[in-house]
Amino acid sequence: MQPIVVQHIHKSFGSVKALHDISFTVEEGELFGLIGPDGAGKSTLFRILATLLLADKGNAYVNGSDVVKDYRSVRRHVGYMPGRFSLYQDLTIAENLNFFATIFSTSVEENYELIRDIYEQIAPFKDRPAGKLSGGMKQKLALCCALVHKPRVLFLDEPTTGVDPVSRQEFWEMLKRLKSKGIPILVSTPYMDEAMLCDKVALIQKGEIMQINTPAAIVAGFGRQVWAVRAKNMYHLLKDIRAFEGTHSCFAFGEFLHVTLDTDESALQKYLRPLQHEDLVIRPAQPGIEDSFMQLMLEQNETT
Ligand SMILES: Nc1ncnc2c1ncn2[C@@H]1O[C@H](COP(=O)(O)OP(=O)(O)OP(=O)(O)O)[C@@H](O)[C@H]1O
Repeated sequence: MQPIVVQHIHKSFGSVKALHDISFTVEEGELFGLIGPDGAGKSTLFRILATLLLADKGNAYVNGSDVVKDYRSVRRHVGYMPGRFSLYQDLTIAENLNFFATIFSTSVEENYELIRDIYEQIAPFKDRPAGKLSGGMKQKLALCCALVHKPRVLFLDEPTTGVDPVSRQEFWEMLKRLKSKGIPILVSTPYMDEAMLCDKVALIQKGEIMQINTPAAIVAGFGRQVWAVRAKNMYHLLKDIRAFEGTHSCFAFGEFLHVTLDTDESALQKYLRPLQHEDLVIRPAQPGIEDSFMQLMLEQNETT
């Protein structure tokens, strides 16, 4: 049985099409990423899968149960960490955890094995109110709360947004360990580097899936040469390159611009020369998943 099956889901809020014809499946033990910027529709999809919102059209099954007809069964078997942490700020770590265990008619002791690795990191602060924890600790507590009833499927909506880089890295290590215990995980993130840590990803933008594949296959399918370009005044460089008629795409990527061309690189050199950019560097770069995302976005914008 495929633990998550999504078939042709549509959802609008008034004139806003939050989700348009979304379909994908998550396999047993898979870490599946929904990758997209703010407003792409990720949280709306989680709410539908977690039975908190009805789709306008389409079907979804979690652990074999229909999210509408069998919503009680779905709720029992899903661990859901919503975008904004759903912790009770005035309750301590221990009280939050006990509360979530109790509403699922279980106890922390009964399922301690599953959360032990994560809980031990926050246990020294167990009497501290959740509202007084750092972002990274809140995130660990929220994950423990989502796991405390031993769910069969885990939904994590932007679990690392607003969390420091070290905690982000630790969090993905924890996800890898949970995955190795056989729990399928659907996780969303706006961070492209995190996409590379998933088994499979759906790139989502404006409520539509632009591509689904393994991160490696998405990168390998990027069919253009990427040029990394830098100069002293990056703002003017960006403007100039975007104004060049041979430019296919140009966006900021760390301390460089990533540029793809409809012409060869020497034409870009020739165009830039009279513009006298100081410290100009143009060199070939390996495409990454961010390049694929930008490319797909460009194509989507051209067709809408
Ligand atoms: N209850 C609602 N009423 C009206 N519009 C909504 C509602 N919920 C979501 N939307 C709109 O639907 C679109 C998708 O929102 P959604 O929250 O699912 O995106 P997201 O990818 O999770 O991004 P974010 O991280 O910003 O929440 C957005 O345009 C949003 O404004």
